Amino acid sequence: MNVGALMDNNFYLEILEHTNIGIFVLDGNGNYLYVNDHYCGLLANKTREFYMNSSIPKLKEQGYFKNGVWEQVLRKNAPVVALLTITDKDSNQIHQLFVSGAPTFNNDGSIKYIFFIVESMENLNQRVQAGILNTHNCTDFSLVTKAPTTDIIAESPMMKELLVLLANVSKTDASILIVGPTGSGKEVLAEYAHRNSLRSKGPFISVDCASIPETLLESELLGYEKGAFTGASTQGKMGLIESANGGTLFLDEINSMPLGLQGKLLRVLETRTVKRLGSLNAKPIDFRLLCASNENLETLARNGNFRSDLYYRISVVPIHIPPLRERKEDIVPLAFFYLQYFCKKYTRMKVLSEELINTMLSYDWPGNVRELKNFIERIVVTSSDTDLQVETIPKSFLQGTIPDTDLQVETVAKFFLQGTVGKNELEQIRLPFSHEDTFSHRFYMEQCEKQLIQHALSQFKTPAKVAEILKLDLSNVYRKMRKYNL
Ligand SMILES: Nc1ncnc2c1ncn2[C@@H]1O[C@H](COP(=O)(O)OP(=O)(O)OP(=O)(O)O)[C@@H](O)[C@H]1O
Repeated sequence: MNVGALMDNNFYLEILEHTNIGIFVLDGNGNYLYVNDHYCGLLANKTREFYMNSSIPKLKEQGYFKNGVWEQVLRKNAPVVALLTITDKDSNQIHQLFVSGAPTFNNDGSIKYIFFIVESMENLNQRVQAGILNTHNCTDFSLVTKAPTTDIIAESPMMKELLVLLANVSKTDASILIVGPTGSGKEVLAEYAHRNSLRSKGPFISVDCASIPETLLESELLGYEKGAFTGASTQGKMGLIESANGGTLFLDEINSMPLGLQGKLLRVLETRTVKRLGSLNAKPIDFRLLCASNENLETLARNGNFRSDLYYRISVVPIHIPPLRERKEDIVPLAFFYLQYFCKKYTRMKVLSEELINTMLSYDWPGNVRELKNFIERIVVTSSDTDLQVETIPKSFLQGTIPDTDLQVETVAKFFLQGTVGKNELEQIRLPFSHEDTFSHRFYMEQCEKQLIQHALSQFKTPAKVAEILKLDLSNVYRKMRKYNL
């Protein structure tokens, strides 16, 4: 190495400008003397001039942050490290930045310069994660260094293809039917279709047909005139279909819509008008319909549980989202995405160990992306370790790995549903009391309920039959299926 080159200022400048850590230098009064390129990119749309014409006191005055590191360095006359929360006034985004400031001194002991390095929490998390995986030669996970640019993670070829198809058909007004198991991202895709449509500036009205009691669904969708029925508001009410005028109406779990209401929906679609309950006037309405179902509507239609004319009307473009276990390439990117998301939300610093990643890859994820997201949130919140290893995570955190409790409650469920377990056997059940943090009366009862519904579903096949056998409302069965990722 040429020693002369090392002394050249351009050489140092080039290093400072090409590092992917924010660097800046202040004088003792908090005026900026230097900012590197990476630092300018930490907050949205900030140029070098923005900082060079400003100072820490000015930025504080403008409300960018309250307590900076600069004052602490002045006070202590020594290096300081802090995690700062900065509100970017212009983009309204909150950033968490690790800031280290170190002073240099004049001969008289006064501060000459303060040299800062700044790194965003996400960046730091990603670097540590990449480092850990690299140590274990996990070179496959190259995605760890890639910041997610959208809130839809789709790395598997299947999901990528699906997004391309959806983006194309979204530009038309064709009805799209999204079919996929619970928690696989049907609503996420519906929002994506709306964002990519010509109606993106209009409203996106999402209605979960399973969570609104059957008796209310009709008046919620169609709206009503004052005094239309006992208990109706005296003002009357605009229906959700009307609220979607100019935009998109997303009917989630349309499979749980009662047959009578299906007929009324078909009429709205065919006449492009909506008639509030108790009104004689049909109002013209202009909306695009997206529907989702976690059951095969064609089969339901064949068995007379769904109107086939409505099925053909709403499924001009059918989209099938595969379960997460059939698109394993999405598991790691989703896990990293949500790890960053929850680390930021809870101000934590966590990385996934290689072993935990392998466990996640071999797990079935019956609750799909929702289960994975909940799993990551739980481990971020509850684990005290930085490096998340399998053995530090309670077994119950991955659904399928609590054989003891599952076995016991499975026996109870079988007893009630099939009578295949003798009374003696039932009495001999040793309840799996445990001191684990996650174990409680509520946890155990939920496991029982889950097993009961799961067994009933495998025995009686349709949610409607399960509702009948267990004497529950159908919407309640759907709610529980969602809750337990069944
Ligand atoms: N590709 C994805 N990228 C990022 N997050 C996702 C993705 N798919 C799903 N999620 C997240 O998983 C959760 C469940 O997704 P969503 O509600 O869209 O599933 P769903 O199939 O509509 O579920 P349900 O059958 O219960 O209605 C949401 O929190 C969503 O943000």
